[in-house]
Amino acid sequence: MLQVTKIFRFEMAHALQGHAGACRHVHGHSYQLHVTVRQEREQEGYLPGAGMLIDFKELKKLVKEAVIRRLDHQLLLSGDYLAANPGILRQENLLVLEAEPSAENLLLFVRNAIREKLPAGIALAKLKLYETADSYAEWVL
Ligand SMILES: Nc1nc2c(c(=O)[nH]1)N=C([C@H](O)[C@H](O)COP(=O)(O)OP(=O)(O)OP(=O)(O)O)CN2
Ligand SMILES: [Zn+2]
Repeated sequence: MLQVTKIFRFEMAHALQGHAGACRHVHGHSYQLHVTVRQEREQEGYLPGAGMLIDFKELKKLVKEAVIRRLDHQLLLSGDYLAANPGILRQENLLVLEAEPSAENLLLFVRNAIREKLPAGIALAKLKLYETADSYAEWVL
């Protein structure tokens, strides 16, 4: 199956309520997100027109609007975290998630946000979210 991937970077802070270690405190990551899309239906011949599944530029615009602009330089926390630490509600760049903002849950947020925006005939195939250089979560169709 034909697939194309675009890589994005963004900076975000988070804290994991209930984590036994240091990750329960607010801290930041330089995230790297790999977005892979594929044809909804496999085709035998070459691609028509400019020969693109989706223009990398279009994929970039779509993901930037759906995800990167919403997360970059934000502080992402759960409702549970805020209930336990109400003082942080004054943060200007606060974004609230209905679950703990682990790499896994963040990836589910990203999956839903991108799916809503994909053009007809294109499906999300794979997402990889690096929290650090050697830790990543992956979602595969
Ligand atoms: N399954 C998950 N485990 C952890 C997550 C997560 O999102 N999913 N998140 C964290 C922390 O937020 C943070 O990312 C720390 O991750 P870690 O790989 O442990 O980071 P370090 O590079 O500091 O770890 P080393 O011990 O230096 O390898 C924790 N776990
Ligand atoms: Zn973290």
